[in-house]
Amino acid sequence: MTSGGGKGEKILVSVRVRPRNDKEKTRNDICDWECVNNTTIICNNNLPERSLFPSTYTFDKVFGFDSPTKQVYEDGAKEVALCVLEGINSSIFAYGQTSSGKTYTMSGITKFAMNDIFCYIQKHKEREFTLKFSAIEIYNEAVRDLLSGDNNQLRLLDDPERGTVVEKLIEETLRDRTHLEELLSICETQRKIGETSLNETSSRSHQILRLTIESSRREFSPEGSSTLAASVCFVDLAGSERASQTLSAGARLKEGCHINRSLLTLGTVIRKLSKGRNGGHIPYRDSKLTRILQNSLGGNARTAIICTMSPARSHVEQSRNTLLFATCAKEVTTNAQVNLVVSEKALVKQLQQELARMENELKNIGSSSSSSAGSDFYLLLKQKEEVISQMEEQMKELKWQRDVAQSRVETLLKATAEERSSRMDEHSMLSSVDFDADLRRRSYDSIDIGEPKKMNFELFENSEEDDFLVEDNIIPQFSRYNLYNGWEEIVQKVEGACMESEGEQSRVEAETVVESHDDIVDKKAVSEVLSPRKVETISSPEYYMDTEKAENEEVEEISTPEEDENAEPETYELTFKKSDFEMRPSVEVQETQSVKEEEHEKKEERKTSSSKQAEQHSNKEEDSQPEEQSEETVKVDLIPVGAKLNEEKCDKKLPQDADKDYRSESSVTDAVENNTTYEALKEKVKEMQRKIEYLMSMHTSEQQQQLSPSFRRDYKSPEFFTTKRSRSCRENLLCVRSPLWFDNLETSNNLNASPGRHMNKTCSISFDSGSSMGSTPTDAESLKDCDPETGNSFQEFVAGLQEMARQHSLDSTPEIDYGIEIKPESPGNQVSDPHNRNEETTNDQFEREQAHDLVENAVPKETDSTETYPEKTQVATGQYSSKFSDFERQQRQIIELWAVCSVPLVHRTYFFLLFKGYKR
Ligand SMILES: Nc1ncnc2c1ncn2[C@@H]1O[C@H](COP(=O)(O)OP(=O)(O)OP(=O)(O)O)[C@@H](O)[C@H]1O
Repeated sequence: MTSGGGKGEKILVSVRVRPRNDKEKTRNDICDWECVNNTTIICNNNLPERSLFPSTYTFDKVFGFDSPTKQVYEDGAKEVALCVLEGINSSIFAYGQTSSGKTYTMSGITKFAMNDIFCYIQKHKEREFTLKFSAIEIYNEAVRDLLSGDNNQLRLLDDPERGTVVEKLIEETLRDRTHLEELLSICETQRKIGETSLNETSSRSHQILRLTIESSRREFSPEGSSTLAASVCFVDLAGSERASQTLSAGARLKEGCHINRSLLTLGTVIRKLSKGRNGGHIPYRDSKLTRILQNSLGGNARTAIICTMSPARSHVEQSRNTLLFATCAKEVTTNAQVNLVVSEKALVKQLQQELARMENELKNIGSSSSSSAGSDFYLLLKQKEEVISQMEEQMKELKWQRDVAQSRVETLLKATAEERSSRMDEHSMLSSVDFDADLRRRSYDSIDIGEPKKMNFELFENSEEDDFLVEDNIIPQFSRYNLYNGWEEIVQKVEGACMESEGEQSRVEAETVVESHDDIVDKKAVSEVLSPRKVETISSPEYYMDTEKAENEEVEEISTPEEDENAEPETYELTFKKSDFEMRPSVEVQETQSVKEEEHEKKEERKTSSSKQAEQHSNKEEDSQPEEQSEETVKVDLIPVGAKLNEEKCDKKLPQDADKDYRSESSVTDAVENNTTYEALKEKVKEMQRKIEYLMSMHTSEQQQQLSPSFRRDYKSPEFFTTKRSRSCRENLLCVRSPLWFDNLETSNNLNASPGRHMNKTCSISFDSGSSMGSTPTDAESLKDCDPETGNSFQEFVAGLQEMARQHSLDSTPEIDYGIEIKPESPGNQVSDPHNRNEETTNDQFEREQAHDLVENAVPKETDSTETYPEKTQVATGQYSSKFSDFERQQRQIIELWAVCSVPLVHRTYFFLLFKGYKR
């Protein structure tokens, strides 16, 4: 086998010109050839017949007459010959005519090569060399083994790897140099034996000495042991002279033909090989010589041709032909390769190693590809699993949120239902709700109170409460012209069912509340808070201005002065304070559980029902005295929660009110005598007073911060009607009242001296009656003195309120604060004679009479009041076109506020009692 890529290499062609032998010298055969240098040889024959031939020849090496064989070997054969040691086939040819010195040169080169090879082997002990020598002779196209010692012709065999081989050729393994010399000697002898018989001086056969060298490393090499196997052939060709020149015939001719055949074929092959691919078919098989030397001629071998020639002119033609052959030969390119012979054991090892390497590569490829693909798949799977996990978490979260939301919705629905149910119960117990509904449905279509109010009531009309109340057979529907009677009818109906179980229980609760209050309230603090100094500061105009500025101008009035000018004559301005609706200073505030509040409110409702029943009796008397109802306009806000009304105060009433107070007192007294429920009402009033006292103390600090400016502002805001309607009005009545009440107490001392003070005060009249009665209760202790149980009778309390209202009306105060501010801006408060009223009075007449009373009491009596209050002059001189009295309007508006603020039943009842009481 060959390894390594060999490149094309020209046949090394050398020319050796032997010296003239003795014979040639004897014949004086002129030497025409001259070796001008070691590569060029020229012919000095100037004969005209030689003129067509070139005279100068250049070859790889040109050896002259005196060139020793050693030099010829060294320069023209050694390199090629020693290639065999490297595993490259090589061939050394000697070509020339007979007696030109071929054998002489070739025998010398072979010896030198063999010598060098042996020297090399000796130098390279690490390698093991195997030298096999064989020698054949080709005579007349017959191959003969020179080492066999016989004349048997050998056949040529075609081997796929080795090419043409000589069958049964003896390859003698050289033991040493001597052995080689013996063999060479044998070969020479055998060749001479044959040639002697033919030509003593000339060889007629081709001799091929083959030395095959196999070399391998002696030590183990991981690369694997390899054997270099190459052959070096030393070919001594027969003389190339032409047969004609031999002058032979018969057997000689035949010999010559066979010699020439091999030589002619060799020439043809060389010529063709010199032409390269253009040379066409190479006729190796045309002669045994060319078949045996096929690899050496243009194949896997390095070749060196040494052309020998005689310098004698007599051989000039033969010398020229030799040079022509040499010229062609130097054009032939061979492709020599290293012949690596691998032993079976080494080959097995090498194959095993190669197999293992390839298996590893396959495993690596598979593992790498599978690992990369597997890793990608694993990562993708992991990512998807993470996404799925996240989605599952999100689903859980969403489900949880959904459940929570559903739970909240259910809770809200349940709470709403409970609240609605409680309200329904409350409204069913309190006919004032229906009163409101009736008022909204029938009264407001004729009363222009501004857009916000309309919207508010539209909302009420669509509420389910109204539907429920309408369907409730217990609650009768009232006429807007006789609200009083409707109220009292309800009281009568409800009171019958609730009156019996209400009395003692409510009384006990009230006492409990008072006791608790005594333990908690810091009386000193309450007294300090309620001092006149602080009240004056708070209620001053500067305070209102500052506060309103600080509140970012959130004030929205229901009816502005400009609007009032174009509004209906009976338009009133209602002013509330937001904080009053936000607070709920009742006893029930301490009870955190809504259930307790509901129970308490229900109790109060039952109480109210009983109160209504009691009022129904008194109302009958009021109907007989309608002229006093006009003064209820002032009474609205004068609910004397905690007010101290005693006989001493009553004695200090103004003279013009004395008569009315007396009549009222007597009327109440008659009611007590004629109706057993009057005592129950008294108890309720007492209970309310106690509660109010307690709440006043509890919420003193808050009251300081929540005074009438914000109250007025918030209530004037349209949004308030839609957002704050559910708040209890108790806080309006209780928490606000206290400080302003003391403020009024303070201002009441100068009531008559400063008639125009209300221009600068918005909360002026509510409890003026307290001061007008002579006493100025400025602390909680004084409030306790107002207990009708210990000091004043209820008749006296009501009489005090009447006196307060009377005083207020005389003072012509245009504003009523404490939750309701009434400005009788109607220009036509024309009055009718109040003394013409009686029980058979029609509604219109009743209203006119009420209006008359109101105007009569409201219009200042003093002559300079017109200048002070120009709007009141307008009231006194204007046209009173409305068929409703101011009192009823005020009453309606208060009732409106009940609905808007969800005023508890107890306070509504309280208002109602005050209306009635004032009438009395
Ligand atoms: N270069 C040389 N120097 C001295 N003598 C030489 C040289 N060449 C050849 N001879 C002599 O020439 C004679 C013939 O030489 P040689 O036998 O080698 O010729 P040849 O070409 O081999 O002929 P053949 O073809 O018939 O065998 C020999 O006696 C040899 O000694």
